[in-house]
Amino acid sequence: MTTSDPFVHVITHPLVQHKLTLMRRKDASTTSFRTLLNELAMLMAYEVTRDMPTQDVEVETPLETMTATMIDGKKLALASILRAGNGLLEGFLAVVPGARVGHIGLYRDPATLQAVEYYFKMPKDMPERDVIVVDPMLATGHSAIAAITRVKALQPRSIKFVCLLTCPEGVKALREAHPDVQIFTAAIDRQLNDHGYILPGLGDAGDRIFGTQ
Ligand SMILES: O=P(O)(O)OC[C@H]1O[C@H](OP(=O)(O)OP(=O)(O)O)[C@H](O)[C@@H]1O
Ligand SMILES: O=c1cc[nH]c(=O)[nH]1
Ligand SMILES: [Mg+2]
Repeated sequence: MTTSDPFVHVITHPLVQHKLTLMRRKDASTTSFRTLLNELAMLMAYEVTRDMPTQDVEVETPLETMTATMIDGKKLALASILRAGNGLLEGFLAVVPGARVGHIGLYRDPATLQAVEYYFKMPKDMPERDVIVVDPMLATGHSAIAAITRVKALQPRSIKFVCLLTCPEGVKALREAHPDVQIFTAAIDRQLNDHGYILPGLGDAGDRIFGTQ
């Protein structure tokens, strides 16, 4: 599914779509699921950081001195929604190694599907930072909304949300709760089922990354 909402970015690059398809296969091993997620994270990080701040620096080439461009990576904070968000961290950090990293521990109550917080730790100096919140799945939206609400209270410069997969229900909920937050995803699937799982989806991301099924 595509969208005309300028705050929702579906990354349609063929490499992203190919790797996502491999991850959806129910017989993908834990090793290959994790490897593909890592590769996808790098590709998505490239898209998400397209407008990140840069600075001019002096550099001496073997021939002369010039003014050149570098990113201001230290002003970026990644916020991983545990557990599954950690599956995206390595790939993001490969692309922006200077980023600081926060963790937001949330699990979905299986009965109510509400997000329950068990941990929260973010870097210092948040008002000086742009934040990218990462979680492979945006389903009901409860986890992302709760995480972003907590991050927003620290007044960062900006917040983006990156997931691998979402559905119309999750996009709508997050857009309504946090209309200022841009959403980046590789796909918007058809719908949620009665247990809050994305259809067709890829199953339980946390269990597939960590082999805990
Ligand atoms: O949009 P929602 O309906 O809130 O669902 C999405 C959340 O569900 C999964 O986490 P889960 O609670 O299974 O925890 P885990 O990452 O520790 O497996 C997933 O990683 C998201 O955080
Ligand atoms: O489909 C889903 C929904 C929530 N969390 C997952 O890991 N998968
Ligand atoms: Mg899970």
